[in-house]
Amino acid sequence: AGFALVDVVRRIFADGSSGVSGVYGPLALAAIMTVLRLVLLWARDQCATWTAARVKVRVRARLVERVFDLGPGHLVRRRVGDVQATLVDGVEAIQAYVGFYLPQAVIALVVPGALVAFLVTLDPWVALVVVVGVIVVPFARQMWRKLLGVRGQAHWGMYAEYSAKTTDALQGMTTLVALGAARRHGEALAEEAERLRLATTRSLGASLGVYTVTSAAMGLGTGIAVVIAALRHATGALDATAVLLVLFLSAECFRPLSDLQNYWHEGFYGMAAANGIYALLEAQPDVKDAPDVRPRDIASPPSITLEDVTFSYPESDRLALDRMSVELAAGSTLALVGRSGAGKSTVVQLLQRVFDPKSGSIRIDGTDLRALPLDQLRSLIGVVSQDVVLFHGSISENIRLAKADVTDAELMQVIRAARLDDVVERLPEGLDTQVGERGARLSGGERQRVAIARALLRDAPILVLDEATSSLDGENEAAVAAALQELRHGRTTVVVAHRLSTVADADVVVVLEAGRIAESGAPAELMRARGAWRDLVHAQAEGVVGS
Ligand SMILES: Nc1ncnc2c1ncn2[C@@H]1O[C@H](COP(=O)(O)OP(=O)(O)OP(=O)(O)O)[C@@H](O)[C@H]1O
Repeated sequence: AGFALVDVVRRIFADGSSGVSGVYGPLALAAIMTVLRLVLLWARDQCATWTAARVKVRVRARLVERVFDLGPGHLVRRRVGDVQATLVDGVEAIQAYVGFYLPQAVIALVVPGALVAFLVTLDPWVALVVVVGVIVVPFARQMWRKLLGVRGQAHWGMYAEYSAKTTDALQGMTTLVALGAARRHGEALAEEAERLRLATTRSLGASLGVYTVTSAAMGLGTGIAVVIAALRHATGALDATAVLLVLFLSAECFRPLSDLQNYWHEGFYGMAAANGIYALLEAQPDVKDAPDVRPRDIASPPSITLEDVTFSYPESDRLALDRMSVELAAGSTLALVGRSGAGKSTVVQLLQRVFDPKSGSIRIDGTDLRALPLDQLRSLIGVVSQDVVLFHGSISENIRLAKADVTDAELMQVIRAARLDDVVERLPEGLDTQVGERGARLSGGERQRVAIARALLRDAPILVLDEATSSLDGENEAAVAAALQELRHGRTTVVVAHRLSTVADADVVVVLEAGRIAESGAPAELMRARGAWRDLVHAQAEGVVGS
């Protein structure tokens, strides 16, 4: 189009004798070329959007897979909201980078190169000026890069932090309101938002700075090239057509750089987010399958042995467990008791291999946990935890999570066994009743029975039970106790016990104190021994052990 337009202008000024009709041909060519250019631009954008969307899907899939590989142990150290920001917004932000910035960067390399090569044939001096301009622009940007990098990272960090705090606040809304801290927390969040705004402004300010410098370089480059071409025309070295070509082509040389500049801010935001994505992709899981691991035959129910298990949490030098040893016969129940922070949940986490012990070993039916594939280990253990996690959806969907392809008859059987049948009958839409976000429409006892139904469906030979600390009302308590009785039947059970009745039912009781076994044995023996267990019972409110 440029060449055709130059031809049009040249004919109008230089060749008045041929009249207006002479310009129709080149004018039509210019129009066709312009339309062609628009079509190509459209195709480029379509292609870029399509590619970026594919990249996003792939990156998200890999990230989600990675987060699941990293497991709950990783989320102990990283905030959930932060990971979520990377997964959702971080990946979104790379769209501009992959879809627009990268393709434009290629264009910005190729197009000026080709045009400069042509300009050299017209006039080397003009070409030289354009080359200098074309080099100065990315160079100036490079100089700014460090500052932009620092501010961009600060901005993204602030964004992830804000996202994490908002997720926290939304999940803990009930607690915040109950503590009367909602307003204070809201104000703190508003301050955080203000800090995010400042970081955004600073990051924008830096990119506007580079924008100004590079725009000036591009304007100056075109201007000087045209001035030189005009001077060369005056000395007769260039004809008028060549001067017009210089005007068009030097502007075209800078155009891809200017377009690149427009994508720079967004693309650069994507680059900052990409760092978070790489960090997540490169993070090492706390536990993983050994290379030669293969499924083993494990008796059902199996025995569980802890031998000299010592453990401290990542980034902590306190021992959460100190040389703990326990033998649990197949099908029996171990009750873990102790004050808050004694290490009860840690035992349960190690048994599920969220982390590996620092030393010592845990064996199931004589096989070290590390010698079992993680998938097999997870299929061996069913968990009923005190904070039951229900997902948005119906009761039936929430129970079916425990096992794919469940028949209705199977489902009804576990619902009855979990003493959920009367609850389901009372609900307006029965099994299809929506439980609300995190199961908000069910009572604590009902949620626990959903968890028991899941565990029954899962039918794992080992049961881990984290007993609720808060007491349920009489009816719920009786229903949950009956359902648990049913669930424990024929399984090896490890229970973090808070109730005297549970402890009395156990075969072995281990009293933990600061990660060490203070006392262990059958419940009756411990009652007679007048040791740590008796002290604990007396220290706590009636009927509740530990807290
Ligand atoms: N993620 C963690 N990072 C660092 N230290 C931790 C972590 N989780 C627990 N701890 C520490 O390990 C010790 C044992 O904690 P654990 O949760 O096993 O106690 P617990 O007996 O289950 O307590 P509770 O009855 O209150 O749940 C405590 O000192 C606790 O502060």
